[in-house]
Formats: sequence, structure tokens, C-alpha cells
Amino acid sequence: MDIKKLQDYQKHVRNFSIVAHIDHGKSTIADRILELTDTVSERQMKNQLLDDMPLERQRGITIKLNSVQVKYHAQDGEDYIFHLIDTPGHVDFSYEVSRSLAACEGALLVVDATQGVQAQTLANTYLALDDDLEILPVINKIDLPSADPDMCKDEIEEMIGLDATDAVEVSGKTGQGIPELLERIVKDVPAPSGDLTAPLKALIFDSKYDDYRGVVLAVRIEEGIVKPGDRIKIMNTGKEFEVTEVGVSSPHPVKKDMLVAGDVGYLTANIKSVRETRVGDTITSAQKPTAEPLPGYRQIPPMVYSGMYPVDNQKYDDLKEALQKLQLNDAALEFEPETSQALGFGFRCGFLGLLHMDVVQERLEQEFDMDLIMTAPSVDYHAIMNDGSTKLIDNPADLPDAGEYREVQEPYVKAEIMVPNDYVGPVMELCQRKRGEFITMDYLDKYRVNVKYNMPLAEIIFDFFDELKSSTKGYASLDYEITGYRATDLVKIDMLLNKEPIDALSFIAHRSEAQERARQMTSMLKKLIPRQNFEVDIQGAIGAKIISRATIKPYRKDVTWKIHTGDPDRRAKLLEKQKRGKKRMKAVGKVEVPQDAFMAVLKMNDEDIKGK
Ligand SMILES: Nc1nc2c(ncn2[C@@H]2O[C@H](COP(=O)(O)OP(=O)(O)OP(=O)(O)O)[C@@H](O)[C@H]2O)c(=O)[nH]1
Repeated sequence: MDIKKLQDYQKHVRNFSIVAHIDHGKSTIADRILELTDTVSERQMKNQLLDDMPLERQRGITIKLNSVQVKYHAQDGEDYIFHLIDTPGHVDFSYEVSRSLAACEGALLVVDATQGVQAQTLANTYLALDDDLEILPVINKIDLPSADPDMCKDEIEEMIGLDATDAVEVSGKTGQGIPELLERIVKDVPAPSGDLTAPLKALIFDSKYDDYRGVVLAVRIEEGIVKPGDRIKIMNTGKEFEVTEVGVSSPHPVKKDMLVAGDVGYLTANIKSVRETRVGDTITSAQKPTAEPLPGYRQIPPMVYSGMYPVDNQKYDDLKEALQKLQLNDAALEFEPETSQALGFGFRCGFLGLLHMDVVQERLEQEFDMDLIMTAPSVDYHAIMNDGSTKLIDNPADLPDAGEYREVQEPYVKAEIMVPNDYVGPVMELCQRKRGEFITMDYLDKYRVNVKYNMPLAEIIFDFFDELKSSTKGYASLDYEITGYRATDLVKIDMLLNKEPIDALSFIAHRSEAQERARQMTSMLKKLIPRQNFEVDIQGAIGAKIISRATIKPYRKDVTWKIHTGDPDRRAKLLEKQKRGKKRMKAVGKVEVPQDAFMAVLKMNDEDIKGK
């Protein structure tokens, strides 16, 4: 092998991520880079090309990191290889960002010229700094009339402490400034420096399951070389495999003869079981292993938990397999079996936030064809029992009876909210209402402040962000981190249908709000549970004490009569409609309960319920 040639190749490699606050334009800039470097033809070009998951396209957001190899002919006459990794902006997916960064030497920090530095701009910059990356500030959307690049530069310098005098000004929309950006990447992002002759050392930074090829690993080669036929070892599990294919994404898979130190690409090795590898693991040579694995990733604990049950109980094993495959592509997803009296066998799943939960549910439905019932999300509580032991409660139904524990503790976060001065009042009012404790307020510049509060995670995770946006006309941005657990006065509220407590509907609330929340939940359930052919009593209770109630009247006989005796066409249609409706219903005892009802806890603040 011609090491000199490979060393020369390595000098021409640039690995970088694109990071930013949500919607500041990462995916659009990535599109322009792909276009300008002729990576995709005009015919293949579509907006946000790297957001290739159907769900990403439907929602217009990036959920998964995505890497692509781009060839760039620079002004110095040389050809360069860029490995570009587009990352999600939403706080729920910051785990994807930190994994992408570990595979790079540089990061483009994109800031929207009309919005300036926002909460996730800061959070993502800190992640990039943790990894010692070269950060290149990029000011985007300069085509907009309200763009203020100078204000952005000031903010980048003041709030982040990065020199922004030379920040590249671009428009992802018109392509203005993108040629300069490409030149700056060549000049400013350092080439990788891994030893080409050392034993193989590669980081698995992502993976996915492919029905034909088995597990496909996204890898960054740190040292050495890997090619088809090599025997490799996954250092953390000790498992060995033979490499069947290596290649790069461009953005479609392109086979290569080898991947060398500094490359970002993919690798397959007949890995069939999803248990054999984990994102963050190190791959080495089986014959000549490297001494130490790479540091890997810090596993971040889930923030919210929810029960996930197949509508059809027979599909339990299918759901398990689907979760295992999905976990391969979503390392932040956690799950373990649980049973519910109401719903049967299912899984307790842990997520990084509600958007993550939604995405997992939709991916299971779209990619794995599952029909699911999900129970209301809950944070992870600690019950300190009478004997001093701590019981972890990630399902409200598991909270023991009041006499059995000394106290219940809930997770608290430090929330940082960046907001224009004019909206400080509504933000503080909202935080107080959500049991927040004021910490400080710092002026960021003439126009904006950073407001800090200690708050219960349970208050922030549900509808806080929506309320924050509506009370600040969308101008506030939010970031938070868990700071610890605190004892608060919490109670479990059970919901009963025809006197039967339904475990999947229990929830935990602060005592001061328990009565109101039980009342809201009862009226929400009354709205969501359809009429049955018998009366349904809904009750909310704390222990044996009933604190709210409502009744759903049975439907009138003549309606059923119509369904059963109408003209055949109409009858068939009605039955079909009923069947479709039933898909997402679960018989709880005798009562048919729709999926929405299990999520009622999330909807309790809906306008139409308020004040009723
Ligand atoms: N006018 C204008 N609009 C832009 C520009 N760049 C991006 N946009 C728009 O801004 C919105 C967000 O752009 P995306 O590229 O999806 O942003 P993102 O940062 O990748 O978003 P997430 O991955 O979901 O965090 C889209 O509607 C884009 O069309 C720009 O330079 N000018």
C-alpha cells in the first residue's frame, strides 16, 4: 500500500458538522453545498435532501444526523473530500449532535441573521467546544430584509466568546456566500491526523438496520485502515466479524476499496443481531487490536417515560423486534417489558422529550407497520420508602399507597430562557405558574435577556414550550438541564371507569393542583371516550377518596338500529369506518377506550377545557 499517497489523501480530507438552533437553516445550507459541488444533479435535487426519512420530510425538521461525502475542487487547484454531517436542531435530539461532533474536526455554527444567537446555538457550541472542534461561525439568511449580520456578529462575540469578524455571511436560499464558505472550510477546518499505519481504531457514531445487509454501521476511522475481508472486533462486546463492504454516503451508498484514518463512511460485516453493537463502541482489528478503545459516548438518561402497547396483543413479539431494530438507529431510546392490567403486555419506553416520543411512535407505525396504544408520558419520580430505600417510579401506577413512603421526589431542571426585553413579564408569569423558582436575569445586550429558573421537569416537558412560544410571539428560546431531585408534595390520581381503576390512566400531580387536574382529566375523558351501549361512570380518586366524576350516557338504540339495518352500501361503509376507528381502541374491561384518552393528561390545558 502506498502510504505516501494515503497521507496526501488524508491532507485533503475535511470532516465537519453543521450545527445550529432549530430552523436556522442547516439543512438548506447542506443542500447548497451538495448542489455547488455537483454531488447531486439538478434533477435529483430536492429541498432538505439529507432529511431523507419520510417523517423528516413530513415535519420539515431534521431528526437524525446524516453524513455525506462531497468532492470539492478548490481555488488552490487541489481536490478535497468533505465529509459533512447535518444534525438536528431540536433539544430532544442533541444526543445526535454530540455523536456527529465526535466524528469531526470542525463545525459550521449557523446563526440566523434575523434571530441571532438562540438557546440551542449556545448549547450546540458548548458541545463542539467540548470536542475541541474548530468552530466556523456562519451567518445565514442574509437575503432577508430584516437580516442584521452585524448584530449577529456582536452576539457571537459577546455571548459565545468566538471571534466573529471573519464570520461567513451566506444565504442558504439564494446560494450567496456559499462559494466563500467552501473555501473557508478548506482553510479553517483542520485535516484529520490519525496514524494510517497503526492498528484499526474506528468509532461507531450511528447505525441502522437494513433488511438485506443486516446492521449498517456509520463509522469514523481514527487510525489505521479497514477493507472488505478484514476481521474486526467490537471492543466493547468482544464480538468478531468479517467486513463485507465499506463505502461512503454520497448521499447514496457508494462502495469503496477501503476506508482510511480520517474517513467517515459506512461498514457492513454480516452483523445480524441488534445486540452485538452499540453506538459509541470502538471497532478494531481482530488480529492486531489497538490498546485502548475510544472514549465513546456518555449515555444520557431519558427524560420522559411512556407505556407502549400493541393494539393487538398477539403483536407483542413484533413490537419487541421493532423496538430493538429502531434502537439501533436511535441510541437514546430505552425500553423494558411492562404489564398493565388495562392494556396487557407492552413496554415501558424512555425518551429524551415529547418530540422524541412522537417520533418513535410514528417511526414504529410508518417503518414497522405497528398499531400502538401509548400511555400518558411521565417523568421519573423517586419514592423514599419508610425503610429508607428509594423506589424509582417511571410509571405513575407504580407509586405505592400514601402510608408506605416518606416522601416523593421529582426531577428539577435549570431552565434558561432567552427572550426580548418586552416579553420578560409574560415569561416570568408563566414560570411562576409552572412552580418555577427565579434564579437570575442577565442582560445579553440592549434587546434581550436570559432568564433563569429552577423548575420541575414535569412542568417543562409537557406544554411549557408551546405556552412559552405563544406568550412571546415565538421570540423566546429555551434550554434546560437536569439539576437533581427534590421532595415536593405529590399525589397519585387514579382514574376509574365504572368503578374499576385503570392503571394506564393514573397520573401524578402536585397536591395543590390535584383537584383541578382530576376535574380536567375527567371532563377530557368524557369528551374522548365514545358512547357505549351502557352508561360509563368516570371518576378521579386520590386513594379511596373520589374527587371528580362524570357520566357518559349510553347511545340511543335507534343509532345501532340504523347501522344494522340501513341500506347495504351504507352499512358496509359504516362498518368499515367503525373498524378503522376501532384499530386504535382498546377494550378496558368492557369499555372501549381510544388512544387519545390515554394521552388526555397532555391535553388538559387545552383552551376548550379551561374554565369549564
Ligand atoms: N429566506 C431564507 N430562508 C432560509 C434560508 N435558509 C433556510 N431558510 C428557510 O428556513 C427554514 C428552516 O431551514 P432548514 O434548513 O430546514 O433549517 P434547519 O436548521 O435544518 O432545521 P432543523 O434541522 O429542523 O433544526 C426553511 O423554511 C428554509 O427554507 C435563507 O438563507 N434565506
